[in-house]
Amino acid sequence: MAQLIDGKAVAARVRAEVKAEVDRLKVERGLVPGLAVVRVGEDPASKTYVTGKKKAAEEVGFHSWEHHRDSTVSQDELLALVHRLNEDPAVHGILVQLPLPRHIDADVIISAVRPEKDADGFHPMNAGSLLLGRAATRPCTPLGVMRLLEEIGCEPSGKRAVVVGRSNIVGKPMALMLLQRNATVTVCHSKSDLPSEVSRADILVVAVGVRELVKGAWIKPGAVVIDVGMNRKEEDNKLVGDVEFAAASERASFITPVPGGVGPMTIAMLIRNTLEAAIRSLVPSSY
Ligand SMILES: NC(=O)C1=CN([C@@H]2O[C@H](COP(=O)(O)OP(=O)(O)OC[C@H]3O[C@@H](n4cnc5c(N)ncnc54)[C@H](OP(=O)(O)O)[C@@H]3O)[C@@H](O)[C@H]2O)C=CC1
Ligand SMILES: Nc1nc(=O)c2c([nH]1)NC[C@@H]1CN(c3ccc(C(=O)N[C@@H](CCC(=O)O)C(=O)O)cc3)C=[N+]21
Repeated sequence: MAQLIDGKAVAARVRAEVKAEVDRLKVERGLVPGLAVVRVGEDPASKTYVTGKKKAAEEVGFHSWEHHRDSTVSQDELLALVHRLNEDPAVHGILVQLPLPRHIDADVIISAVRPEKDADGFHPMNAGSLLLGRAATRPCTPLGVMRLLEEIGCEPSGKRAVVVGRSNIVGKPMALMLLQRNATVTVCHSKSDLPSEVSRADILVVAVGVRELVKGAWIKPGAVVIDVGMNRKEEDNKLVGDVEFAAASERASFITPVPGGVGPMTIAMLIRNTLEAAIRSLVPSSY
């Protein structure tokens, strides 16, 4: 029977570490980190996530602002908002909640955020730095997964890691971070032979968005299973992951639950990325 990885508890610890740093920065440097979140439209999931991010920011002592715009906002209006936040010295981290309405080019908006303030690590410059193995802001979800692996004493070096999903925000950066830690990495997508690839994974990270896509029977005995998926069941409105949890738990050594696994880590890492951006702002052109 697999051991549960308590992402909620680890995330609380990460936030406590950040809070201690924030208290120190306030006393020693008079600096309060600031996070600005931009939300467009009325997607209920986005609203919940943004509320969670704002609450976490306030709990660790950050200033936080939510800029909500109607779904009819123009791309130029949104760009103007991002530019204003770029120039605001009280704002150290900027996050534009995705997805954006279809008439807005998310790539244009993401690229407009100053890389130093890109709390998500989605800007092409930060993505490129990750590819090249240089220090930069890294995407929160894969960063949170790496921290969970560390917490359970899972050393990626020499292991076979399989990442299912190749999005720019989760799958691709996840694969790069595992590669950087010397795992042998396979990236799967909609054209992959999933059962055979998954069955070879010592470390399995699934980020697809299809409820219980990965069957328990595919899991290699003793594997570490990280389920990034967040799917809301229509029947009872409960969250389920991309992995068949009960059956996978029979074979895995460690497994993350949904909810209470990767989700809270994403928020904790966003908070940490913002703290780091605030610290960097004390040293001009340190980025
Ligand atoms: N817990 C958290 O903090 C977060 C959770 N999420 C959740 O993670 C999931 C993935 O999100 P995201 O990365 O943005 O998703 P995307 O929709 O951007 O990407 C999904 C990926 O899954 C692949 N895929 C789709 N269907 C299959 C299939 N049948 N077999 C194999 N691969 C498949 C796609 O392949 P192809 O490229 O070939 O189309 C694509 O690469 C979602 O449930 C999302 O809600 C996301 C961000 C944070
Ligand atoms: N610019 C941007 N940055 C993001 O980081 C980003 C985004 N856009 N768009 C959407 C995805 C999704 N995401 C989650 C964050 C927290 C939980 C989370 O806290 N989940 C809780 C459950 C929450 C609930 O009950 O609804 C858990 O898994 O325990 C989940 C998902 C961030 N994303």
